[in-house]
Amino acid sequence: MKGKFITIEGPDGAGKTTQVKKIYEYLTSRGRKVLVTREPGGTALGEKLREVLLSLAGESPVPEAEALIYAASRAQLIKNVISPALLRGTYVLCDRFVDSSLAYQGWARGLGIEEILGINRWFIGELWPDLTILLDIDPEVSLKRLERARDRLEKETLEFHKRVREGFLKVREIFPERIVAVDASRSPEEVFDRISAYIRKML
Ligand SMILES: Nc1ncnc2c1ncn2[C@@H]1O[C@H](COP(=O)(O)OP(=O)(O)OP(=O)(O)O)[C@@H](O)[C@H]1O
Ligand SMILES: Cc1cn([C@H]2C[C@H](O)[C@@H](COP(=O)(O)O)O2)c(=O)[nH]c1=O
Repeated sequence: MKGKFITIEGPDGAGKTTQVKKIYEYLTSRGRKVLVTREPGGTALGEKLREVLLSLAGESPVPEAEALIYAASRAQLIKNVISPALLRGTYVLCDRFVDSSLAYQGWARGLGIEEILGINRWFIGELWPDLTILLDIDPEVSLKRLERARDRLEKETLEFHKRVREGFLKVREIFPERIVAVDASRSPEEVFDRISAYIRKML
């Protein structure tokens, strides 16, 4: 049996990592084998690219280079981790995927959603998520949740983060069959209640 591919998306601090843990527990308690991974990262090369992308030190990539580095990390993750796991029948739970590139680089950076889709379609092929959970929240609220030092993207202006949210909502309109939005301003338990309803439908 082929596994299912679930991605979780949203602005910085929306609560993705918190919900990934809850989804993992939910799926494993129902007998599914689950692999949790993240973007950028999830492979040795991807984790090095993550450092390059999020570091505040040194030269920042120009938007086009930024889009391509995220794409490179994703291509490596798909070929070496996600695709083999799905073929083994494992469920894959990924903290961010292509929709982050569409919202951050395509919309917020202004490179164009269609342009970023074009680059990513080249190597994603048929491997689109079965379900994408978009944690929708005002970045003014979500950024306040981050207590640790902010990385390069998190240090962008509030205007940028507002465009990111707007970008995610536009991407949801493009892919209504796989993306569901959940109000992430509620408590972690309430957010998970909504998410689990969508996951139950998919199982
Ligand atoms: N629903 C929630 N309400 C209030 N606080 C929350 C909620 N969910 C998570 N948090 C808290 O907000 C902070 C960020 O949560 P988390 O790391 O899960 O978000 P994230 O979306 O993965 O962040 P990032 O984009 O930085 O990876 C943590 O301190 C976490 O405990
Ligand atoms: C996959 C992806 C991510 N980003 C941004 C979004 C975040 O600011 C960081 C990742 O950090 P997190 O703590 O894991 O959320 O990178 C992006 O701009 N484009 C992408 O494709």
